[in-house]
Amino acid sequence: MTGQVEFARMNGLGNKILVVDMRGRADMVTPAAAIALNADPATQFDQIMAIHDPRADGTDAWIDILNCDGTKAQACGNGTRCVVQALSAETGRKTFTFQTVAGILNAQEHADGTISVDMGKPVFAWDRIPLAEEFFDTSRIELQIGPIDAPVLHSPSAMSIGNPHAIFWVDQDPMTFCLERFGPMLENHPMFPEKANITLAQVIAGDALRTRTWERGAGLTLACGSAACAAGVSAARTGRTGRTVTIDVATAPTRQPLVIEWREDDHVVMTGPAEWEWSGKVDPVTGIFVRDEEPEARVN
Ligand SMILES: N[C@H](CCC[C@H](N)C(=O)O)C(=O)O
Repeated sequence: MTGQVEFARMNGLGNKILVVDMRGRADMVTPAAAIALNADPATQFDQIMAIHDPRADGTDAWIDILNCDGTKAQACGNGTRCVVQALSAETGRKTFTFQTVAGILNAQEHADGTISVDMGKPVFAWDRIPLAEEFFDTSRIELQIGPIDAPVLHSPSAMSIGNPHAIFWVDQDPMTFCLERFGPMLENHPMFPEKANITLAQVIAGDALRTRTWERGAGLTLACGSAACAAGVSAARTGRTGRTVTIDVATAPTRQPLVIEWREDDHVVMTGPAEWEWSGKVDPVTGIFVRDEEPEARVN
């Protein structure tokens, strides 16, 4: 198919998101378009959230998620909040049900503009995260980096929230670690056959963490919502915090917190902001785009 579709440049806590409206089309945003859009500083992004027509009764849209290297992601928390805000601005509705490859996501925009997304249930089974080796207990797996007798990072908690995560617990501010050096090694470690998102998490209080993430397929990003979910759940699972945790994402420009609640019914609900920046039109095959000339002022 040819022709341009509407898209919006948005962010979730600084996580750079392009929301692309693919409704009414049968094709998908191509990896080539993603790579071209990421190469232009104006549209450089962490994830594309492509909104497609619904494929199942009771859902509002099918969402396809691409990383900036053109690979697919099964989940993107910050991007999902951006989709909610975009569709809420379009329709006036406040609640939505989305379908992704990882399952059904229910989401809601609140009166204060923050958005909650039910990210589903965490997965702890080693072969479903997936890990390359069998671990009975994935809350602390054998993996370390640095000198063998004095590892810099070790024993992460592993889980999936649709996408794979490893959470390394650190005692110091996560900004003091050289994540740009360790991130690529850990993302591509043989322990993770589908790679993994790598997060450093520091416990600040019984209900608060500070995190910093190296994202699979995107590298160092300013924020990662699914990693915040994984950190919150893993902290509660290992007894480090309670089941409702405020996450200070160390690299997020606004330092607004993400709140992660691991409900008693096992669902993980993430609440936080989303921000619209500008809109335009893009060819989802090539990534060639034009920015709308006079973006309307919009109240988030
Ligand atoms: N930024 C996203 C995560 C993208 C995950 C992606 N990097 C992968 O799993 O490949 C978020 O807010 O959850």
